[in-house]
Amino acid sequence: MTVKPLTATASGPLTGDVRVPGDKSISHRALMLSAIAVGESRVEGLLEGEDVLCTAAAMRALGAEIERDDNGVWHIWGRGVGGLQEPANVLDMGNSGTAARLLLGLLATHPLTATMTGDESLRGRPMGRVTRPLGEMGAAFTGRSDLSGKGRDLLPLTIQGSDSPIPITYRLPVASAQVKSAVLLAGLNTPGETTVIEPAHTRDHSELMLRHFGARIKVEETSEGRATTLTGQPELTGRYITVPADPSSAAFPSVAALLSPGSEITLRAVGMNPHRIGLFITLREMGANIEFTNEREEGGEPVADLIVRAGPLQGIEVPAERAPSMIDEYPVLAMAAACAEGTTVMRGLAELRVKECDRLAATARGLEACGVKVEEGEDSLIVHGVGAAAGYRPEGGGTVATHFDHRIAMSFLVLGLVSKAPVTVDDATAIDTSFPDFQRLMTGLGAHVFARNAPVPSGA
Ligand SMILES: O=C(O)C1=C[C@@H](OP(=O)(O)O)[C@@H](O)[C@H](O)C1
Ligand SMILES: C=C(OP(=O)(O)O)C(=O)O
Repeated sequence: MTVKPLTATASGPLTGDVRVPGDKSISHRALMLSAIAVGESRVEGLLEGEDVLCTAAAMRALGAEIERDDNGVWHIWGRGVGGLQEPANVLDMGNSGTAARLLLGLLATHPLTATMTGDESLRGRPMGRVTRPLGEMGAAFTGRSDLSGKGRDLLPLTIQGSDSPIPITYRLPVASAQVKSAVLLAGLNTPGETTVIEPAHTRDHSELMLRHFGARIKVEETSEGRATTLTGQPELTGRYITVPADPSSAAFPSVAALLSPGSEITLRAVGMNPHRIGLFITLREMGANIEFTNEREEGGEPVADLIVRAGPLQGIEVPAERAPSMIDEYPVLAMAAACAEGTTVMRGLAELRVKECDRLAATARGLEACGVKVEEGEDSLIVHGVGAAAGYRPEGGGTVATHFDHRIAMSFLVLGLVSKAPVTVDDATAIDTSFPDFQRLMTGLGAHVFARNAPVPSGA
């Protein structure tokens, strides 16, 4: 396997007006729901990153017809609820936890057998969190056990979907939109009502899009948390979907601009779903100048144009209950915290340990390699910002291990843009899973991000 080291060095002010790629969560769901709707769906702004392309390939293997036209619009002809075909080969979900878990949900209530695998990172991620509730609905699973021999919930995993699915009421033991979505998607081909109760609110893209396709979804606040109930066996009809720009991708140029003196950038049509924007709220609490302008709705999701201007940040304590709304943004928040004045305390981060890599450990080790003082707890991270005394610029100079994790790679490249010495990430190939244009877009804004053996940009 070829690795691609990338280096970022101190840049001047970042300026420009750009649109980051489409939302990854919404893109997966758009393909999956279109594949079980009747008739044609059209999707504009789909993220063409590796994770989503894996979902497209899997839905094709399950019988949906999918084409991309020359204008970049995706056309999907679906098979109706319950109409997916048994795949002729193993489904490879690449690096994508969302693709794997949501698809297991869909397959759980189709009477077919399928085997799913993924890359080394995905093969290490827990699937028991979805196979348990899906098993209660009637599906059977045989997965690989971990080295301890406990559980059999790792990929590669074979699923035998149920031919007489049972509706359930499921209380989420972890705050996870993937688990919630897997159960709701399984509920689609199940007679009766399937309910998921979540103590903490997670992203609701599945619910919004299911409604958009014609499913009946009821949401109630109960003493146990938010209860979402889906009425099974609806007819879903092909729809038109516009995918907003991904707030999780917008996070990287935003933090880079905040930390690079003199910067002002505009990011267009960024998804503003309230369950996704915890990072922007937190950065504003740290003193960031981020304006939400031109707020509007596109394809059932709120969007806004963001104007981000550089300025010093102050360390804060981030409320633990905010974690679900910014779960993928802690690594890049930690980069902002490293430059801030004072200490930033982040708690409630246990889920970071089961992402593409152990993001809590990877962030802490990377910051240490760049001369930043951190304290890593079981589910917490405390970052001591270098602040005004160091000109808000950490030492840098480290080579950071990314463990094939796109968010770790992009976060440390952002840090390199504002550090005293360049920061290198050992392998940036994973960036293509969620933000294929990252290097080009950042360079266009004025950032110095380059392959290690390439000439250093002038002025770097
Ligand atoms: O539902 C989704 O699209 C996602 C949910 C989150 O995962 P969890 O459900 O595991 O928290 C998030 O980390 C992931 O990037 C995308
Ligand atoms: C955790 C992520 O994705 P997934 O779980 O889909 O692999 C992510 O994109 O940061």
